[in-house]
Amino acid sequence: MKISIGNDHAGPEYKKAIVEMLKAKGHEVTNYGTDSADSVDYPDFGHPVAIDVSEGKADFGIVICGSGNGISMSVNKHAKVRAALCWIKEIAVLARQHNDANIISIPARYTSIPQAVEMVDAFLNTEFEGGRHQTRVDKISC
Ligand SMILES: O=C(CO)[C@H](O)[C@H](O)COP(=O)(O)O
Repeated sequence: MKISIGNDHAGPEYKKAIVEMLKAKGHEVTNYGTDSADSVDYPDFGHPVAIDVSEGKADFGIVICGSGNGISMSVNKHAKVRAALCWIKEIAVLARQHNDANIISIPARYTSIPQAVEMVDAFLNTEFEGGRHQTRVDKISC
């Protein structure tokens, strides 16, 4: 699959581990940075990911900041984006099964790297269940 990823200064080490896992599994990854710990503004690194997902240039997106909230708020402003803030594997699975989320947002300062990698793997390998959930997802946009 095509996956776009972006993060602020809280996330480079998390991203590195996630990208290694994704490439090992044969995914095509577009990295929008940042790749350093120098302070940056999370919207600058979230919006390019959201544009890729919104325009169908990426199948899924991954965004990372300290709490996961600011970058998730940023990407959720884009049409067709449904970003889910996830902190445990079970929430990542539900974000796909029930919410058809297409971007996972990771709180780097409140989860471990192995847990983040596990969440991304679960997210990408879980199908949307449709049915009653499709009806609800259709009502999200206003
Ligand atoms: O979590 C975040 C946004 O939701 C940011 O990573 C966080 O606000 C950055 O804080 P600081 O500039 O103090 O490193």
